[in-house]
Amino acid sequence: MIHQLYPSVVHPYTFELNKDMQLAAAHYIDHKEAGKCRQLHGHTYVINLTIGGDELNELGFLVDFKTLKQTIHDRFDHTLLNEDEYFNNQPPSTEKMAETIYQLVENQLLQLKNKPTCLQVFVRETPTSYVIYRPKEQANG
Ligand SMILES: Nc1nc2c(c(=O)[nH]1)N=C([C@H](O)[C@H](O)COP(=O)(O)OP(=O)(O)OP(=O)(O)O)CN2
Ligand SMILES: [Zn+2]
Repeated sequence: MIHQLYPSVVHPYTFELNKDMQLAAAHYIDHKEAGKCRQLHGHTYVINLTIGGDELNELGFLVDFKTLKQTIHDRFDHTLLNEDEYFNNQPPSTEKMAETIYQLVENQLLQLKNKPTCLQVFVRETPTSYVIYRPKEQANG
């Protein structure tokens, strides 16, 4: 089980939800400067999503934990990341993985009436390497 503390996000929301998940995936970085990462290899990715919002839905959820897992885990677990359409034109680096996960989750959340939003995506690729993606604050109106 994952029981890790993650860097916290400062935000104005009443509710903050965190979802941990783990997935196994393979990738390679197709660039002459990528060294050993040019070779096909695999990782157990450890991912944490931080979601904020002020309104709950009729179930009392900000967003169903299961929906978040399905959106990310079902898409990438036991896959070759390079074959995913998101990585047709960009390398499946930890940074790009974190940004892609943000986009997938935020697109999902935009469909919800209670309007939660993704505040942070944490992606650990190896025991010694991780990336955090936080969206820039949107300018008001
Ligand atoms: N900024 C980034 N640097 C590297 C990435 C990346 O996604 N973003 N990826 C890799 C490789 O894919 C590799 O899987 C991970 O590299 P690294 O952390 O160096 O792996 P090690 O297990 O060898 O780390 P040690 O701390 O030296 O044991 C490379 N760089
Ligand atoms: Zn790698």
